[in-house]
Amino acid sequence: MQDHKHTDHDEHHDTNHDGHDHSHHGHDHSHMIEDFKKRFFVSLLVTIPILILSPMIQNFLGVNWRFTGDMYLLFALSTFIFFYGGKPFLKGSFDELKQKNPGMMTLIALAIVVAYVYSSLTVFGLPGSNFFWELATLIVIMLLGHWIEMRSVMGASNALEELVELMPSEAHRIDENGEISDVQIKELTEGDQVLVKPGEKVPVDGIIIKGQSTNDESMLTGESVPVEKEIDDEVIGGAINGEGSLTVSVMKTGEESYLSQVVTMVKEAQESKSKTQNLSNRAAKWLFYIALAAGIMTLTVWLMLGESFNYALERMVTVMIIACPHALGLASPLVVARSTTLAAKRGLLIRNRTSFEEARKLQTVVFDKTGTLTEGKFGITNIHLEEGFEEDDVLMLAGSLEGESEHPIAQGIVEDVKKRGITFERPETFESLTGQGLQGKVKDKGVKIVSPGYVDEQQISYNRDTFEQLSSQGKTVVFVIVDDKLAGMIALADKIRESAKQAITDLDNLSVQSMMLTGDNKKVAKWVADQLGLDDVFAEVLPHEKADKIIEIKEKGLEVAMTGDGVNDAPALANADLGIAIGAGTDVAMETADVVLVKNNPNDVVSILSLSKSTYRKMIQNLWWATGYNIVALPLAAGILAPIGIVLSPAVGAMLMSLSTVIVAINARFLKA
Ligand SMILES: Nc1ncnc2c1ncn2[C@@H]1O[C@H](COP(=O)(O)OP(=O)(O)OP(=O)(O)O)[C@@H](O)[C@H]1O
Ligand SMILES: [Cu+]
Repeated sequence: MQDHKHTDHDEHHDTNHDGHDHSHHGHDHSHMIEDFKKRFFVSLLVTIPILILSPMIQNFLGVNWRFTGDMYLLFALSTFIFFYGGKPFLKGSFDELKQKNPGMMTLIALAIVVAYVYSSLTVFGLPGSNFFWELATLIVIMLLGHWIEMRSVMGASNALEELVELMPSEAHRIDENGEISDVQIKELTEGDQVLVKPGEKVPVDGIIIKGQSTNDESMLTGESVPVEKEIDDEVIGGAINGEGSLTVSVMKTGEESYLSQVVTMVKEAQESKSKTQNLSNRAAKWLFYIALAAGIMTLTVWLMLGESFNYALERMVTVMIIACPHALGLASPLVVARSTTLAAKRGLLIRNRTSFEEARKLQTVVFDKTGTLTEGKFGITNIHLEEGFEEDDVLMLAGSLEGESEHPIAQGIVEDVKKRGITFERPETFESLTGQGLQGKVKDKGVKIVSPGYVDEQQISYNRDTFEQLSSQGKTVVFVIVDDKLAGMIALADKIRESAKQAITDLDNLSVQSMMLTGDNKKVAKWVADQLGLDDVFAEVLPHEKADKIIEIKEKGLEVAMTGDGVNDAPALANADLGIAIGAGTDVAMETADVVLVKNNPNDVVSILSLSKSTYRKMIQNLWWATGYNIVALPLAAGILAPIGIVLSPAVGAMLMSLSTVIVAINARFLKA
């Protein structure tokens, strides 16, 4: 576990600096921070004699402490600072150039190399005066800036580490003879039994086999109230156990555990670069060339205006330092890191950043009915039989056949028939009629359980009044056909999710339309739509037509999200601008979706929308902070206000650069869900 954590940390860190090529950040974060800190203090110490030795400073103080060979001592001390304090920047620039990707490190390196080489040459005979003291203060400030900046960056991005920290490392294993021993999580295997004491962190994903309690899963799913847990309920590793003691049978540990998968997903999402991010990366790259050009131009212009080479060079160095596209490179990655983790903690797993960021533009949200707007838990309410059929016989045949199906309707029928104490037969054959039902052979009888649509298609006659009456009450009706003769209809009721109503009201307030897409009958669909106040309904849609419907809506020029849970929703999820899978659904749905909702709560669609909006707002804000700073600071550094006496020294430039980065980091931290 410990090792695992360590690598997480590294990878995560690199991720945040994608495109920024902060090569000097490539190692362990806290180690780097320590390194900058040490280099800062040592350089600061060496800067003091440099200041004292500098003729310019002595001049300024009105003293004369010159002695023979003092310039050589100054040169020696400055050389030390240049190599020791400047090393992270020189090395960083070397890495950037090796990757043919010059950026901020190259700019800084260029600036200090120019300052150092020029000053050294003056010591050895070149006419002009050195500015070693400025080189030294520049390096000191730069080290300080990067040190502070790394700390704030870490603050903004370590939300993922917070998730990783939730991972438990030890468990109390109950051995076969009933003895309890404390073991590392990685020693556990599926089927092991562990004890979770009150107030402890649940160590693994598993099923409760003894005891009852409540679990606080808020850090994992965002569920704010503790969840009641009893025998046969599942627990999630990382949740906090309440007042009861639990015996849990281990299902998943390590990489396979829920928390581990969330962490992986968050990491992947943070790595997947969105358009906004690419934009700022490209801008940062351009800024390198702009800075270089501005630097050279500054030098030329001041020389042409008759200023000394000294003065002109100093201006050029300041320009290059200030133009360092530091803040710009961090502006959006920091927000991304923050929002992805924030989302994960509330049970919104973002798998595709680009779609997530585009979600702010959504105009329409399409919901699948069964399992999304409703709970997908059917119960039989009415059975209407045709002449000559016995209820128990029909239910036996229906239950036996449905035993082979995964459909929520099937599960409802099987469960209710079982409750009546009827025993099933294994069907001899079985075949599903996609989106219409299924057929097979049970006890030598040909049995079909099908939708009203199928019955109409086959022109089989049935009692329309009963059917209309049941379906207008929102009940889903299926028909049982035995040996090509209609045996009867079974009506099933599903519950509408309370949260669905809230979701649709909230979406309406945001001027987003809600629509429903279902394979179920039109009457049932209408009933559900009326209950929820939906804007539009598409019923009796066959699975392959679901995607077509989404495309149709898109063609009208609407930004559309699709929310669903089933295998048959997957193509629609893939085609929508934003595919949202409801967590308890199938793996296929989750894999095609852009966002997964862990809590099965349609209201989380609204959360996605608002988080997407606030994330985007933060990004734009940060980009403005970062570029705005450059727009103001560059001309200042070039010396545009020199005529009225305002000139920035390279060190002040370095301070401003760090300040803008710190602002951007702090701003990202203030992102709220
Ligand atoms: N296993 C099954 N048993 C009985 N009827 C079924 C079964 N599978 C499908 N059907 C019939 O086919 C219809 C369409 O099924 P489909 O799975 O496409 O959509 P759905 O689950 O009803 O709704 P939604 O699209 O909202 O999830 C059902 O309403 C039902 O009438
Ligand atoms: Cu920088």
